[in-house]
Amino acid sequence: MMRNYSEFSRQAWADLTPKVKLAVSNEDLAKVKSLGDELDVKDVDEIYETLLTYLNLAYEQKRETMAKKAAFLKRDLPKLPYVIGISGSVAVGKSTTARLLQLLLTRYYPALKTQMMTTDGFIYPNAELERRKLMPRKGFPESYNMQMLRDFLRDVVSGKKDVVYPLYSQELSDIVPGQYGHVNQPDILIIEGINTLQLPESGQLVTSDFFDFSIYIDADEDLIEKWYMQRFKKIMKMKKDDPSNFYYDLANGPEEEAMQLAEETWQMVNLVNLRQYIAPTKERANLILHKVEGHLIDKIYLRSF
Ligand SMILES: Nc1ncnc2c1ncn2[C@@H]1O[C@H](COP(=O)(O)OP(=O)(O)O)[C@@H](O)[C@H]1O
Ligand SMILES: CC(C)(COP(=O)(O)O)[C@@H](O)C(=O)NCCC(=O)O
Repeated sequence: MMRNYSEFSRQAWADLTPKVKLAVSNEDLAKVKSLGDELDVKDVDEIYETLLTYLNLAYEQKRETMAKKAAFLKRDLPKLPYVIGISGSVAVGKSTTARLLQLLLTRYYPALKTQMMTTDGFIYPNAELERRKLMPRKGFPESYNMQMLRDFLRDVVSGKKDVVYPLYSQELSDIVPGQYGHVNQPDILIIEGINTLQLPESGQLVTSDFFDFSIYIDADEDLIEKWYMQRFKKIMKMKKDDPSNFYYDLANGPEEEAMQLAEETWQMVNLVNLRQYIAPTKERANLILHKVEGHLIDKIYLRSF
């Protein structure tokens, strides 16, 4: 298990690079925090500086290879994005990590355009999931329009301008009708989603075929369940006064009932999905960030070959 990865403690990882001071303050971090995050500048110093230095190395290597290929083919160097995929369970902290990485990359490389997105938007709308009887399997591979995701990624990595994608709202628990995100020739694109490292149905391209670098966020199941329940409660409280919201009825009924539904959803849907379809993709990632209590990253695994 994990023999092809080098394991680092937090300290050993931090010691790999001299500190360059990313000049990120707690106020900056406040901007990328979602509900209840406790991001700390210590994470920036101890985890992300080394990660950025390593990404820089990989990015430069890709640019160099592309320049050589373009010269060989006697073509201009195309402007293609460097794509970073982030995977892991529902509620493990993918979007928080993606937002922080985007902030840091923008700080570190102000001349580069860094965009961020999630694959949640490629899940079928609830009405379509109902029609296909897939509501209990929301988040499972068959609940995503994978063809649309692949077409989207093909357009993005071939350097097409203004590629649009659908948006999902966790608060609505559905696709947002008529709203789209735009990817417009970024230098770096961060894509987070539970399915980003998933294996293909026979012979088709997989999402990760389009990635230059991939990260899997890992933690014990019990902890992720706790984070899921906490997030559920927070969203519910936020939507207590919004009758049009998915969480409204739950928020205004008995709390035990709401938490029981959350617990059932975790046990029957998200945990099953994690075990069957997400965790098995862990060892396809270039880097694994392992988290413990309080979202603290205690171990880092870098694939060495
Ligand atoms: N570094 C962190 N520190 C504290 N809380 C975090 C951290 N990362 C994520 N969380 C919390 O854990 C929950 C899940 O995180 P989120 O980024 O929404 O996960 P995902 O995108 O994987 O579903 C959220 O409530 C979020 O506030
Ligand atoms: C769309 C999702 C699969 C994506 O999850 P995320 O990692 O963004 O939290 C998830 O939010 C979801 O809807 N899961 C289905 C069961 C539930 O409502 O938790």
